[in-house]
Amino acid sequence: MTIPQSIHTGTLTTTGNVLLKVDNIALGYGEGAAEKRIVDALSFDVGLGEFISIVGPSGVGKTTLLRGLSGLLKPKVGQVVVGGHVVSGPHPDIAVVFQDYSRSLMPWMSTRENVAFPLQGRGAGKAERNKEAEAALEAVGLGGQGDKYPWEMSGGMQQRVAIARALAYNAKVLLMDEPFASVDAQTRFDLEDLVIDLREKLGVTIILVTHDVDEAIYLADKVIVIAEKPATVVDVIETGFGTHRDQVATKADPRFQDARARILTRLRHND
Ligand SMILES: Nc1ncnc2c1ncn2[C@@H]1O[C@H](COP(=O)(O)OP(=O)(O)OP(=O)(O)O)[C@@H](O)[C@H]1O
Repeated sequence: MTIPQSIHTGTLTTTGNVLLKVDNIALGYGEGAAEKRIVDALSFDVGLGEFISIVGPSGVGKTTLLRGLSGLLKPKVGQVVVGGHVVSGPHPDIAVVFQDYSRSLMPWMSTRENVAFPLQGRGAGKAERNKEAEAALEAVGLGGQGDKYPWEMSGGMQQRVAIARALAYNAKVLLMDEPFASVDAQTRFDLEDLVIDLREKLGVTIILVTHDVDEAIYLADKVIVIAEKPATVVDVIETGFGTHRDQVATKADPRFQDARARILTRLRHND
C-alpha cells in the first residue's frame, strides 16, 4: 500500500463533513418479547477525520454499540450511515481493532501474512499484497519485521500489527474496542501517540471505546459519554486540543482537567 497523505473517500460521500451518522439506534440481543435491549435512542455524528472516544460505566453497552457501528449487530430501530451508505453488515470502509490482539492475529501466519490477509479479496496479486503489508507495518513502526510471527513479538508490537492490518485494508473508519487495555502503561502511552500520529498523517476517522477517562480525553476531539439502561448519550464534550498532543502538557491543560471533572461527575451520577 502507498500510505495516503489524505484519506480517499472513494465512493463515500460526506454531508456537511459528517462521514458517519448514528441515527436514533436501538440495539439488543434476542428477538421480540425475549429481547434484551442494551442501547436505545442513541444518536451522534462523526466528522471526516474526527477522533471520537466513547466512555461509559462497565457493562453499559460500549462493545455492543461498536458491534452496531461495525455492522456485526443489526439495529432493531434506526440506522448507521457511513459515507451516505446504510451499514447493513461488515463494511469495506470500516475496520475494527479489538483489545485481544492474541485472538485477532493468526499465530501460524507471519506478521506480513496477517496484515496482507484481508487484502486477498481485493484482487491484488501476492507481491502487491506483501508490498502493501510492508508499507503498513512501516507506518506503525514495524518496518522490516514482516517475517516475524506474532508470538515472537511483545503485546504492544502485536497490537501495532493489528493496527497495520486495519490500515493496509485502507478502511476509512477505524473502530477500536479497548485496544490498549492489555499492555503496560508505557506501551499504552506509545500506542496512544502512534494512533494520534496515524490520524494526523492519514486523516483516518477513529472511534475508540475505552474505560480510561484520561485516555478518552487525551486522544479525542470529542468524548461521548453513554450511560443509563438502556444506554444512550448523556454528554458530549469537545476537547478543543487540535491534532497535536503531548502526554505531559496536554494532561496538564486546564481544558483536560475540566473535561475530566465533568466526565467523572457524569459517570458517578449515572452509576
Ligand atoms: N451476545 C450477547 N447476548 C446477550 N447479552 C449480551 C451479549 N453480549 C453482551 N451482552 C450483554 O449486553 C450488556 C452490555 O455488554 P457490553 O459488553 O456491550 O458492555 P460494555 O460496556 O462493553 O462492558 P465492559 O465495560 O465490561 O467492557 C451486558 O449486560 C452483557 O451481558
